[in-house]
Amino acid sequence: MMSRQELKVNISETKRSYPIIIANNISSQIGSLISDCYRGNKVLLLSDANVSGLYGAGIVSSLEKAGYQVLEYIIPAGEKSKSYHYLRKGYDLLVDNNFNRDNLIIALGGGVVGDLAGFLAATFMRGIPFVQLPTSLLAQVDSSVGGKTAINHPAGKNMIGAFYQPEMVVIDPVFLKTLVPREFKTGMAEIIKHGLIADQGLADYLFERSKNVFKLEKDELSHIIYRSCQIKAAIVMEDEKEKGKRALLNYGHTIGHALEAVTAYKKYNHGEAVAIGMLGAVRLANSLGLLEKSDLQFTEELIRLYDLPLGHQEDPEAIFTALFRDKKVKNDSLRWVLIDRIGNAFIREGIDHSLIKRILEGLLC
Ligand SMILES: NC(=O)c1ccc[n+]([C@@H]2O[C@H](COP(=O)([O-])OP(=O)(O)OC[C@H]3O[C@@H](n4cnc5c(N)ncnc54)[C@H](O)[C@@H]3O)[C@@H](O)[C@H]2O)c1
Ligand SMILES: O=C(O)C(=O)C[C@@H](O)[C@H](O)[C@H](O)COP(=O)(O)O
Ligand SMILES: [Zn+2]
Repeated sequence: MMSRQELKVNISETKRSYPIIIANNISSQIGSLISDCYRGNKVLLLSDANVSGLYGAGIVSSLEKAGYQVLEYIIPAGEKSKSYHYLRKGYDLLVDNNFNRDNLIIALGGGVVGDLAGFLAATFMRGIPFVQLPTSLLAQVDSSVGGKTAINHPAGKNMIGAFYQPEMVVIDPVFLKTLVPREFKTGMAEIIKHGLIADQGLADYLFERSKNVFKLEKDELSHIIYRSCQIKAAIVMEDEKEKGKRALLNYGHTIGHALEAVTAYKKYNHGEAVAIGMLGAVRLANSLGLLEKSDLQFTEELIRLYDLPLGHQEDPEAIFTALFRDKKVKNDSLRWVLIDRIGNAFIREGIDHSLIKRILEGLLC
């Protein structure tokens, strides 16, 4: 990893901007870093049991050295914790400890912790500040940036949430050394998504360098984290609230979220479901005559190279029904994010339902 890199996310609607800081070992300075954006004395450190066991003490120590009083909120690891139950427990903790709008929440963890902490921050007293300190690859390249915060509903992913931007995103790639391979690969799915929708150069780079990426080579890791944050930040700056272009970041998520919901968030992790969804989307585009076979094959090979799943074992009818809970649905009509070449995405609606069902059946394996 090169020395410190920094990006700015400018949100024009609210005239706010926040930094994304990327550097090895930067998390050890979290206490002094947050003093740039936070004048209060108390911090709620929200984390999950795995991450807290590995990194909680170090982060608490950095915060305490900088003079902050730290209250820890540790949730069980896994998607099931992105729920009303753990949100409610968070509110109770904040109330019992007299937190108010002058206080700060820090999300130390993967996307589950970040989405839950962000929604807690967005809704407690109509909004208190929060900082993202992402520890999974997925969170470092996607979920910590852009301010989508949410909990799940049994019927659908992220059904209850808010757009609420953090004060700062602090990315320390050193955290990734302890990530298990399955969770590393899930993050790769969102990076692949960024290449497919916006940057052929990134997609080619991933194709050529998969071996180095898996070995956590510093240069490769640095490049794909920085480029992913840059691609995502640029889209969010244009369209914070998903009135248009931001929907492209949802590539692969129409089928992906449906798969997660029909399996009660237990079987596929988010990136795996998105990988299957991206396969469905390229096959759909190819069947509609919008995408060359060579680009379809390139995408399949890329997903295979990163050892992501190439199909599902669920009931296609159940997935089809769940598709209609997608947030992109308008007037009961599904809106698909498709690509017509590697690096260029667009929205298409009015696709024949029988073709969609055939695609879902074709993904059975
Ligand atoms: N808000 C957004 O824009 C956005 C974008 C993409 C995904 N998401 C959401 O993010 C969630 C998925 O995030 P995720 O893949 O990070 O899942 P996660 O938060 O469940 O983390 C995955 C696993 O890795 C562990 N972990 C995290 N960091 C670790 C580390 N450094 N070392 C060892 N273990 C570590 C966690 O404890 C967990 O078991 C989903 O709920 C998805 O919907 C949100
Ligand atoms: O930031 C976005 O916009 C995205 O769509 C990024 C996705 O990777 C992410 O999974 C997001 O949480 C999905 O949002 P949703 O609005 O479909 O729930
Ligand atoms: Zn996603």
